[in-house]
Amino acid sequence: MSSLSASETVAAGRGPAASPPSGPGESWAVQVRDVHITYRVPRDPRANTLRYRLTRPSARRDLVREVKALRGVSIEVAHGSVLGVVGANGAGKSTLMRAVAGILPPSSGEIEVHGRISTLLALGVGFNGNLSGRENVVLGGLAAGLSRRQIAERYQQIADWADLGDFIDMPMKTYSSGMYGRLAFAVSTHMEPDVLLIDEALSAGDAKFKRKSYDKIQELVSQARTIFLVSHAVATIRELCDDCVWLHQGRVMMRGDPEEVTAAYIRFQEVGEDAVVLEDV
Ligand SMILES: Nc1ncnc2c1ncn2[C@@H]1O[C@H](COP(=O)(O)OP(=O)(O)OP(=O)(O)O)[C@@H](O)[C@H]1O
Repeated sequence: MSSLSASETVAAGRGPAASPPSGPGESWAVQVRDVHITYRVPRDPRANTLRYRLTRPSARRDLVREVKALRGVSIEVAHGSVLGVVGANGAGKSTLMRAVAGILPPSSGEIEVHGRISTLLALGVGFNGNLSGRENVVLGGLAAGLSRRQIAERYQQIADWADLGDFIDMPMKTYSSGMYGRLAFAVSTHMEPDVLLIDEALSAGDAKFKRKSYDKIQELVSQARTIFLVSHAVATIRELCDDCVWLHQGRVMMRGDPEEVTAAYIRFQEVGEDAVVLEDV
């Protein structure tokens, strides 16, 4: 879990920096403007070894290749909306979420977030497996910018919601992935975030937990919180979201009504991208 304080901007080449909300930007919870993110990865897995470098000095220039994960993504998200993010494996969904969370600075472009962010990007991110669930709740709260007193006030609610029984005092490395998910979801949703980022978290729990998660998200929606929800489960996107963006190879392919966007996305997957041009979908 990570947190940004009110109205922060993440821009190319630097970390989160304070920026006052001004002008039309104030009506948006999140503005992503022409964001590009490029990862640099070793071309050859052996390239990091000293032996490789000493024996192939001439190959140095080619040691890394670039992966363009986001290519000019622009998205404006209104306060209180629930934005579903869909796309095939490798489309750039998690990269976008990490960038909005302020964990990954864009290579170019700008992201503006108005409000406090809470993230549930991958199950257990930010948790220390050697510590108990109880201790991790405190850590998660501190990471989200709460005081110890605020955390103490919320602890019982979080523990009740996660419903882990005696496991709350066991080291988290003894948890099943569903138990991890329950606690991670409980912590991030009880931090009263203005903007909540959820990446596939709902898929880890059982049917009862999923229903509870839906209800919690609906509650946050009714409080006009803004939510980003990345999921491969189209039914989940249709049930929970009022807006949807489809990413494809790092670009926004379509944006709008969740029913229409997910229908086009499914059709695209079925037909295959060679047979479909952008205007058709
Ligand atoms: N840490 C990283 N280092 C290098 N390349 C990365 C890294 N993370 C992601 N990528 C690459 O960036 C592209 C986008 O990945 P990303 O994880 O954002 O996609 P995704 O839509 O979330 O995929 P999935 O549905 O499989 O989770 C992919 O080509 C992936 O291989």
